[in-house]
Amino acid sequence: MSDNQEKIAIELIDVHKSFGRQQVLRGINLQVREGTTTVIVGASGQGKSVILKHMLGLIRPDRGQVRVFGSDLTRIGKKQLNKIRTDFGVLFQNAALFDSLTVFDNVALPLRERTDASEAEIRDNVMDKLAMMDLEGAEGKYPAQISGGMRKRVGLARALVLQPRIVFFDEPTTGLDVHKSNEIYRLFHKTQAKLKYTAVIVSHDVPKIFKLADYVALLAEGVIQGCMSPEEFQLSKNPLIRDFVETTMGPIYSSAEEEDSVLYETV
Ligand SMILES: Nc1ncnc2c1ncn2[C@@H]1O[C@H](COP(=O)(O)OP(=O)(O)OP(=O)(O)O)[C@@H](O)[C@H]1O
Repeated sequence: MSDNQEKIAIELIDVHKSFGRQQVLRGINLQVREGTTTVIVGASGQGKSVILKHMLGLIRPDRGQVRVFGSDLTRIGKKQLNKIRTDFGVLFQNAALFDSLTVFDNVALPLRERTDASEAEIRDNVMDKLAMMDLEGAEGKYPAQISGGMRKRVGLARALVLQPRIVFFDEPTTGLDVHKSNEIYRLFHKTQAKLKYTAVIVSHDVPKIFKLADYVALLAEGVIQGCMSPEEFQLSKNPLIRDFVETTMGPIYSSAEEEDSVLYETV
């Protein structure tokens, strides 16, 4: 956790969103502190990805504010939104690589599209990110020629190439075996320590993801039921958080001593 944790990178205030008659978000209030890792958890279909899309400015709420570094994304023009987005990096479930581009060109794409960097600068930056992801030697390969784990690492390299202030991860380890997931988590940890970005992660990988989290937020019934440290989360008295913890981590016990032992065995 960094020492600038008091600054708020993202703030959602009373965000509502419906699709047709389906009310998905019913008044989301959430603060993401700069330099920290906030993990959003919750059952399937609750609206976690919809929250990420609001933070990215991809969809507008029906009501409420989405503030990023103080600017309300719901009230700014396209130009200003695009400028704010240059501070974002994104790693989605499928890594979303272009099959027709080499690993190098996939990672270089945001630099070519969004900056005036020279080819020499692009080369230095891309090779630096590939080295950080243990992908030296893979730059000339195409996505179809590398493994699923490597594709995710290329996606992470691309997400980091613009030196983003905030990186969004939507299920970053989906489809990977335990070994490859651990590798992604290790690289996440290493790059965040080095580049000091704010991370927002949507994940089902509980309790493992708690090891990386500064804050865990549960989305249930259209609202954030609580956003707190993983330790507090596991001991929360909120019935929906308790339910989530029991479902994903096994039963929790009533005495404080037993609760402590569950906490330290699982985290
Ligand atoms: N563009 C859209 N149009 C209509 N419905 C949508 C749209 N986007 C999301 N939804 C609906 O909103 C609900 C929440 O979807 P979302 O993908 O955010 O859930 P989630 O919590 O991320 O689920 P999972 O953990 O399974 O990925 C779902 O019922 C989904 O069908």
